[in-house]
Amino acid sequence: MSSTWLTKAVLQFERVLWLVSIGMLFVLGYFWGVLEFGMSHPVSLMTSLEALSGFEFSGRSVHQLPGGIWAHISEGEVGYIFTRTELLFISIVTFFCQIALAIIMVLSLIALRDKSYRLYAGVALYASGLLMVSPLYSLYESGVLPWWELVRVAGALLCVRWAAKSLPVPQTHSQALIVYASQTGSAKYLAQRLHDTAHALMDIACVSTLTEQTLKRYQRVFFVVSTYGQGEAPDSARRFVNTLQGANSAASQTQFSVLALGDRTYQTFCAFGHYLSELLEQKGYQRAIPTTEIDRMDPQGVAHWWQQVGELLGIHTAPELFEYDDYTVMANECLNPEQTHRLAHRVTLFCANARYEAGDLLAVQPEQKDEHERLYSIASYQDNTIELLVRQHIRADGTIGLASGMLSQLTPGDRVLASVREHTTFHPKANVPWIMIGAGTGLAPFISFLKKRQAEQDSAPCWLFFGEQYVEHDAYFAKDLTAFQDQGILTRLDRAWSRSDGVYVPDLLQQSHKAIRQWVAEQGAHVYVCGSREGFGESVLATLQDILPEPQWQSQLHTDLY
Ligand SMILES: Cc1cc2nc3c(=O)[nH]c(=O)nc-3n(C[C@H](O)[C@H](O)[C@H](O)COP(=O)(O)O)c2cc1C
Repeated sequence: MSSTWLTKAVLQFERVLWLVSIGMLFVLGYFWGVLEFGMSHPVSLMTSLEALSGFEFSGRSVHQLPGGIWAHISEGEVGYIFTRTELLFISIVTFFCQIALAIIMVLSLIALRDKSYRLYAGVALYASGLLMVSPLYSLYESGVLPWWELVRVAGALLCVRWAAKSLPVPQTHSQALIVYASQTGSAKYLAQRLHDTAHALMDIACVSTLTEQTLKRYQRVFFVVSTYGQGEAPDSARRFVNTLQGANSAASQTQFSVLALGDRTYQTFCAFGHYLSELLEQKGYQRAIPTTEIDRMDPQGVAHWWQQVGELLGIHTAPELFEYDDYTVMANECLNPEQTHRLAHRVTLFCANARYEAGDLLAVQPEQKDEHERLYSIASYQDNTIELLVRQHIRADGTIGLASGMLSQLTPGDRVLASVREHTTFHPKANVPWIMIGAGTGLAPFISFLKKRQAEQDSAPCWLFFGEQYVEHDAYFAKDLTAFQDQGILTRLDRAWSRSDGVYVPDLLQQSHKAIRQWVAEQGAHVYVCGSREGFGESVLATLQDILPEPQWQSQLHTDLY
């Protein structure tokens, strides 16, 4: 179709016809007496109908009764009765519906000239004609059955729906699309970096907005996806995967490739990336480049895949994938110096560009450039300044972990390369109670959550469960937590000291199961769990599964387990 305004208008026909039908059925409902809105109109007995002013409407006499009431009176029987306001409202709805139908009819007539829009425009013309005459017909003709009108309107709309499938899919300018499916932000970050280097040639989208139609619109689609849980899809990809599973298999021109992000320490390494790749192939899409596995954001693996993408697109730019900002160390305090191992450090960093939300992560680049970055939960809530709770990681052979070793030995004035990673599924929901469950360094995001509550003066209750080994050594952020309690921000604090008291977080959850259930089911509390996956995460989730009702388990539980 030559003119774009007409194309845009035609694509809106179906939506408008639905709105008009709703308007028309509303008006008809009024006339049929289905919709009454509990109005009663007391009418005093009249001596003579002729004395009342009235007019003829489709062969019936309509009279104005005292009190601004309009009634249709036929052979001595009173028909529909409306107040003046109701009559005005009905007239306005009818007027706009009829105007919209008239516009669709005119545009359909113009669109009929174009072959690819002919079927759709023809059906839309028929449907709008039917919708235009149908209510009038049922008013003028007595004895028209309401259900028959409903059948006709529904039939017309179904025909339009069916004909919409014949519409050509609008062409986009870009031939390629990069799609990300991310849980903690790495896949999104990476997709954005890659897109930056080729933005003129490709579009970018989150998998949550992706439909099969969009997929088919592009010549090439590149997926950057992570794997979660036990080899599962990130939350944002679930809807798209369900749609794709239910779709028919049909040969498609669209080529694809999957960059599968994962972590080799999981048995289900990159499982979702592989699953998506096979599913796409099953449904008829063409695999252009083999699925590429990336272990903990290995930059060389990503660069290799991107080079192959570049060859397909005819570009030769080597992207600077990981752009880190320079962070300056402001403070570094050991929180449990009496401990002989498992030292925990509160590290404060400054960067003028740092912007983040409570729940976000900081990716830190170890000193050795070719090493993978490490992710840490942010414990602060003020832009520019980032606080981390870092546990010095001791490997099985007794050596200290690269990133945690580097961070814990920093002194004020030192520099680190780091960059914020958005963690949208762990952003806390405002104005609802929170139950925060953390262990060890998993306390960090909850300090940020509580600071957010403080800054926003949000008075919804907060409950924190925290687990560590020794009450005398490991009560991190104790002063901050006491201050939050004194200010009424932290409503309940339950701590489990496994080595001091032999109590674990799941024991505390079990003891308070009634209150937790009540907070979640009745007060709408959201539950956030952060800490190590093995041991803590698994046991907490198993306990919560017994406590939380099924619907809330899906919608009100958020995890950040590492
Ligand atoms: C709770 C959790 C579960 C994970 N499960 C897997 C897994 O089963 N297989 C895998 O290869 N990687 C797994 N990973 C690693 C992530 O896929 C990897 O860190 C990825 O880079 C994260 O990308 P994202 O930030 O875009 O979500 C898991 C990570 C977390 C935190």
